[in-house]
Amino acid sequence: MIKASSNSLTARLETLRIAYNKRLKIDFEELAILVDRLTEDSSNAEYLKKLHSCFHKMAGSAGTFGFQQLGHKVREYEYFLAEALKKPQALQVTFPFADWLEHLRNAALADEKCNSSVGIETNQSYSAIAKPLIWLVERDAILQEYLTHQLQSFGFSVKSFHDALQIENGTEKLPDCILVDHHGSQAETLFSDPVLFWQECFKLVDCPILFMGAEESFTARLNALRSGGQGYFVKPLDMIKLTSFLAQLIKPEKVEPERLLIVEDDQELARHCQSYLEQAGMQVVCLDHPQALFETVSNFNPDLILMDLWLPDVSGAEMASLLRQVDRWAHMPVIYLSAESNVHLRHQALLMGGDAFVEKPLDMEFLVRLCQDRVRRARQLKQTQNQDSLTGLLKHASIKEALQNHWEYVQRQPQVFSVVMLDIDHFKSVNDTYGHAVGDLVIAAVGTLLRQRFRNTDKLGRYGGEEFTLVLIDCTAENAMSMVNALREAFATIQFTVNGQHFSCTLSAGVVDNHLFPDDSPEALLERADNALYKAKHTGRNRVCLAIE
Ligand SMILES: Nc1nc2c(ncn2[C@@H]2O[C@H](COP(=O)(O)OP(=O)(O)OP(=O)(O)O)[C@@H](O)[C@H]2O)c(=O)[nH]1
Repeated sequence: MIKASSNSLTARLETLRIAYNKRLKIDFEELAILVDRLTEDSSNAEYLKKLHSCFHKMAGSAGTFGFQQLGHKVREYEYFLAEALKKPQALQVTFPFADWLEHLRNAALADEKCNSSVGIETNQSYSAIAKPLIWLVERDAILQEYLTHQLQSFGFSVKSFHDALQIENGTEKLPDCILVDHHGSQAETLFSDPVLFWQECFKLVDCPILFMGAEESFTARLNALRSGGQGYFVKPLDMIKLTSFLAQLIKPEKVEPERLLIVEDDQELARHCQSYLEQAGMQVVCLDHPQALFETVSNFNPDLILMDLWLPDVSGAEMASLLRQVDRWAHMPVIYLSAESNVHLRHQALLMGGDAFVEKPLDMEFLVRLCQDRVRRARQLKQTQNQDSLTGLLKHASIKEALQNHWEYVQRQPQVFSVVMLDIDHFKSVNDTYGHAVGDLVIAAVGTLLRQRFRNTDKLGRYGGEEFTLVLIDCTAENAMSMVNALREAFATIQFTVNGQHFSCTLSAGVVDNHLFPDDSPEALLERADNALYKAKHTGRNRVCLAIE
């Protein structure tokens, strides 16, 4: 870990926090006036709405600037008021406004004592990589500037708007993603019909839209979804989660064609389905003799099986049941193709392991869409299971499996690939000095950087703790050395900020490729990369070593 002397972003973030503190004092003065008025006239709807609006603003921003207790308390009161405002008769209920104000003041004071912020800054030039452009719509000026800096730290370029109405479709360079506060405009229609407002606002936009807001409610999420949002983030924003989500959204995984297995003894029908599904871009294998089920599933590894319900000597339901007995196929989607009208038999087939029925005669358009949807969902589930939650990279078992699979692939289709083991230097002292949460931020930053710098086809995993494994496809060790060195240099320029203190970290790595050691198994390659990493650690750290023996 290296301490840094000064940096400009930190100074800017600190200035923003001071500005926020000042504003909080003004907000409290405003609250005090409102509370006085409400003490005299507790059911005045206009004052109550104003109070709700003050609470809402505070709830959305307090946590971001380290006022966690204040953020929680004010959100609670905001919720009570919002509920009361929905039912006019409830306005007869008198809330203890003066007590609320005192509790909020106390929470703010307690927060001020232990106020801390964590930020990261990088001086690295992303010149080799085009920075993704985010349009940020945030009405709170301080929060807007703060979010802009944070997003920039993670390698995004940001164009900010104070109100969604400032966006002029067609005149701007289009963004890669829009991040918008769901109250991000003063337009009347936003209050009367938010869904319609956002749909109209972004009707010409074809990039992903992410909403953010202070409310953690079903309605807020549903409105975001109906407004065209691909996600809804609750404030205070978890910047690691948000930037990780953004990085994946903007640079989606390369979509592999869906792999479908059709188990059907009517060969004509099977070929008919096959040609439709292949036309839609899927890879299809047909199987008409049930005995070869395990072998075919093992070799082809389908995403989904379309299974005839009645096959010679065996039923489709029995086949599904047999698949479910094998752990790795227990969750493979199985759809029956059937004209069976006996309800009891259909239920039985579903209980034995099938997921759905598609009626014969088949509606091919429906079948294509159903297959696409089921495969997408099955892959999403698999990805979630395989993904490390902190970094968004593959988990330990999954990166090892990815290495094994790729190694097997190159036995059939010879190609060079590199294996890299990478480790953060002196990471223990980051935890010891700044705490585990800050350590997590550093680990997450490596994850984000890795995803930005390597190809979608490369396999990137968190091997464990602060150690990472990369499988770089079609890449010699020489190329891997230069890419990992560039990554190492970029990482060293990132400045982490905690409570006004700054530090940076370095990485060490070991690299090997399969051409250097053609007889090596995947485990042996991993071990060689690990030995090279060990060498890098023992020759001074902050370096990349090649496995040569
Ligand atoms: N914050 C955080 N720390 C972790 C996590 N997993 C492991 N660690 C810590 O990472 C540290 C790793 O320390 P060491 O293996 O001694 O290595 P190091 O301090 O990085 O030293 P060198 O690798 O020799 O440069 C330990 O203190 C672990 O507790 C995690 O998920 N989050």
